[in-house]
Amino acid sequence: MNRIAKFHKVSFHQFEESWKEEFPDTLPEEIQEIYDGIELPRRATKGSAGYDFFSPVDFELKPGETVKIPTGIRVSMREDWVLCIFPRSGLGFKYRLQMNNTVGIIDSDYYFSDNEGHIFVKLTNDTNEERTISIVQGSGMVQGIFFQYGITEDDHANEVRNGGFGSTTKNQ
Ligand SMILES: O=c1ccn([C@H]2C[C@H](O)[C@@H](COP(=O)(O)OP(=O)(O)OP(=O)(O)O)O2)c(=O)[nH]1
Repeated sequence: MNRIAKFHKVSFHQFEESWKEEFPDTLPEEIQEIYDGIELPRRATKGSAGYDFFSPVDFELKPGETVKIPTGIRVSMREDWVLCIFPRSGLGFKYRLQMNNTVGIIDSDYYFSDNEGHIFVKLTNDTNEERTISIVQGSGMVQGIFFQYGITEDDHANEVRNGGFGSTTKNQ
């Protein structure tokens, strides 16, 4: 098995800043409590490919609702690997819980961004049965799988990433 990565928590400062941006009404002591309760992603069994990312809080999504969650997690990994974040099958099968970007691509150089490589997940309840989804704190909401990737023979990319979501496409 290739051991090529390590999960870490982002600093409390980074978590607090991101959390306040998404949920401005959260009290400072609550943010500390949420941060302290965050666990690193884990595989459920020896043969599981996916590292479950656990929800930092209880939350509910009514039909059509969307939430962007700062996970409190960053990942260091070898340069030729990528972490892909996918929905969990159970939540997809039962509720049509979707990731807004369908798959989250976490690049190895994201770790070195000013935001510490803080991983976010954006989820939408896309139910067609009018079901509300309840996720409890500490339960798996999405799963991440590491893949090794190749590059083309004539690839000379040398830009340096800082941030995510369009950070490398400012001039396009
Ligand atoms: O669900 C996601 C997807 C991405 N990211 C972070 C990690 C990734 O390395 C960075 C950039 O993502 P991506 O390369 O998919 O975004 P982009 O829109 O192509 O932007 P960029 O120009 O920054 O590559 O954002 C997340 O935290 N969650």
